[in-house]
Amino acid sequence: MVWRNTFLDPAQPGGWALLYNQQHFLADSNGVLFPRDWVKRQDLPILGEQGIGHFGDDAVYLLQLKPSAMLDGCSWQSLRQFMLQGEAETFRMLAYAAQIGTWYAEHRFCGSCGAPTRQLPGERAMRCDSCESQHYPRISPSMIVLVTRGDEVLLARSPRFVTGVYSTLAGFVEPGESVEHCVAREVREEVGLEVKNLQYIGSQGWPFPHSLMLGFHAEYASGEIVMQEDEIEDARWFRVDELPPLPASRSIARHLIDLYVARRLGLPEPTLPA
Ligand SMILES: NC(=O)C1=CN([C@@H]2O[C@H](COP(=O)(O)OP(=O)(O)OC[C@H]3O[C@@H](n4cnc5c(N)ncnc54)[C@H](O)[C@@H]3O)[C@@H](O)[C@H]2O)C=CC1
Ligand SMILES: [Mg+2]
Ligand SMILES: [Zn+2]
Repeated sequence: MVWRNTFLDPAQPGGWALLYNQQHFLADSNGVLFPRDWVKRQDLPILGEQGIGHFGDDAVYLLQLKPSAMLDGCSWQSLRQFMLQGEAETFRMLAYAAQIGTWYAEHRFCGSCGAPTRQLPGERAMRCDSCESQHYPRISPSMIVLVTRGDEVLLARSPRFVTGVYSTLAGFVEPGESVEHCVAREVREEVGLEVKNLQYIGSQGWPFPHSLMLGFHAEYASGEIVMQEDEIEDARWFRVDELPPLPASRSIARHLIDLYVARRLGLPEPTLPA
C-alpha cells in the first residue's frame, strides 16, 4: 500500500481515522486505522480533525485526541516504535500525520495576538481572523554529517542515545546561516574539529518533531577531538571494518555511514530510505 498526502475536507463522511496525541497513535491488533464513522460514535474527546491523504485507495483523517482518550482493546503506541519496526509506507503515513498533529496542537491559538485560530478550508494553514495572520506547519532544517579520514569515520554518543550506540553529528540550522556554515559550526562546537570538501548526499524528513535532515559527508581537515560538555558523551575515530552499534537502519545517520563504508570497501551502495 502506498501513502500519498493530500488535503481532504473533514466535512465529508467515511474513510479511516488515525487517533493521535503527542507523537503517539492509538492502535489495536488490526493496527492504527479505525473506521472513521464508527470512531465518531464513540465518546472520545476530539480536539480537532484533518483530512490528510490516501493510504492505498482509502481516505485517511487525523483525529487529535486528549491524552486521557482510550478505546477498549487499544493502547498508545509511539511514533518512534513505528520508525524502528513499522512497515515503510505505514511509517511515512504516521510521520506525516504526527507533524500535522504537532502543528495543529501548537497553533490552536495565535502566537502573535493570542486569539483562537481556525483551520482554513482547502489549505494546511491555521488562520487568525483577529490579526489576519496565517500559521503553516513548521519544519526545522538540520544538518547531519559523517566526518571521514580515509578508512576512519568520526562517530559520537549523546547521553540521550541507547547504550553503546554511536552516530554521526547533527544540529539545527540557525537563522541567517547556510547549511554549509551550520555543518562547520556544529562540528567545531561538538567535537572541536575543522572539516573540508563537503559533499551533499541527500535529505530526509524526520518527524521528531519536525526536522528536515540535510545529509553530508565531510573530510577531516585539522584539530584534535574536544567534546562539547553535556551534548557529547564520547566521540572517536572508528575504522570502517570495526564499527560500534549504529543507529536505526531507517535513519539518514545510518545511511551516511553505510554509504561511506560501501564506497571504501567497494560494496554495492545502499539507497536512502524515503
Ligand atoms: N534522522 C536521523 O538520522 C537523525 C536525526 N536527528 C535529528 O536532528 C535534529 C538535530 O539534532 P541535535 O543533535 O539534537 O541538535 P543540536 O546539536 O542543535 O542540539 C539540540 C538542542 O538544540 C535545541 N533545539 C531544539 N529544537 C530546536 C529547533 N527547532 N531549532 C533550534 N534549536 C533547537 C535544544 O536546546 C536541543 O537540546 C534533531 O531533531 C534530531 O532528532 C539527529 C540525529 C540523527
Ligand atoms: Mg547535535
Ligand atoms: Zn492573531
